[in-house]
Amino acid sequence: MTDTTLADLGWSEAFARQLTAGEETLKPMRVAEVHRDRLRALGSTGDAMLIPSERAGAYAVGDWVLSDGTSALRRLDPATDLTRKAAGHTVERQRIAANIDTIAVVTSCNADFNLARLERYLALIASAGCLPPVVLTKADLVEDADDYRRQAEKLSPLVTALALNAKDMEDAGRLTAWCGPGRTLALVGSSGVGKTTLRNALTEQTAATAGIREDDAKGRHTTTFRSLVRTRAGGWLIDTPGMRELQLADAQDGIGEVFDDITEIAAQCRFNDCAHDTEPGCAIRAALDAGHIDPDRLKRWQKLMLEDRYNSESLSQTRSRQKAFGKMVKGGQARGRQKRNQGR
Ligand SMILES: Nc1nc2c(ncn2[C@@H]2O[C@H](COP(=O)(O)OP(=O)(O)OP(=O)(O)O)[C@@H](O)[C@H]2O)c(=O)[nH]1
Ligand SMILES: [Zn+2]
Repeated sequence: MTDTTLADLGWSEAFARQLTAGEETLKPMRVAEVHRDRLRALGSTGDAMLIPSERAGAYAVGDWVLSDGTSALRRLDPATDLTRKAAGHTVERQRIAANIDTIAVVTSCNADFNLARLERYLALIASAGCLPPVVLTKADLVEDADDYRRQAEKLSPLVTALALNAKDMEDAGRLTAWCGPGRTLALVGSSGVGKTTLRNALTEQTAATAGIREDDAKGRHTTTFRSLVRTRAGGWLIDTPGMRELQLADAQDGIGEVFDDITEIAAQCRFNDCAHDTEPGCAIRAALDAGHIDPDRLKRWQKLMLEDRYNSESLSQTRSRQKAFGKMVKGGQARGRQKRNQGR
């Protein structure tokens, strides 16, 4: 038994509204771990291992499901959804985590600080529908931490930036507003910037003791990680391995939000597909000449757009290739069936 209410777990009207007649008797539970054939889920009366009703890839840590105590009968639409382009030949986007309210980008005040990388994360977070604060760690190691903070806040009106020493519990506690009861926070950022240090400060479970080894179906050892962790503040921290390898794909909306000034100007170009190069009536070139756009920021925008287009296109190309392949395989199976039937 726990003293957790559904609201503490992050349940809200947006989920309650999805219930249809007859589903009121089912228990809403929040997915804490996704295994091949089981989901560990948290509810108001404790946690349970549930049998999924869809394939494992359909679920993400943070999802809400309706359960009869044994199975996850239905998965509810998430309020926010963090996905990435799947690796290898998989057609679909891979779900990383769901229903995160805030994804803090962690970067340090020294070597790791990079505006282009920050913008990339911001675009991705905005397109997932989450709040994107920036946490600047190692403020204790530099003299001008506030200068980094100002640079980060200048990137977008969406950004609140904090400079702090992650090793100082009280300082790290400044993140608690984002992970109090009912709130879910995630941390992204490069290796070594202080994510684990912050995780340990915000939760009672230290990452070192949280890792458990288990056998997967192939008998290979994989280290799984407790992915949905209760914070000291009474909320949740989502920390999945997938968060560490985020890529920018299909983040068009997010790029638009982070670079809204440039996107607005680009919308005034005479041609829809203006490359902002030598086209007549290019509003971007005009704004650049008039000094209304920072040329470095423009370059970063163009690079992100290119990268996003590349990622998104290759995704749709992969899709059509897979479709063609699927047809070929189906055709082959049908021909095989025909042959077998003929042989009977
Ligand atoms: N002085 C100082 N050291 C810090 C701060 N944040 C992290 N560190 C140190 O930086 C090192 C890396 O911190 P981690 O928390 O392991 O970084 P991480 O982001 O989790 O790195 P990965 O686990 O590789 O993703 C550790 O030695 C921390 O003690 C800070 O704000 N100030
Ligand atoms: Zn143009």
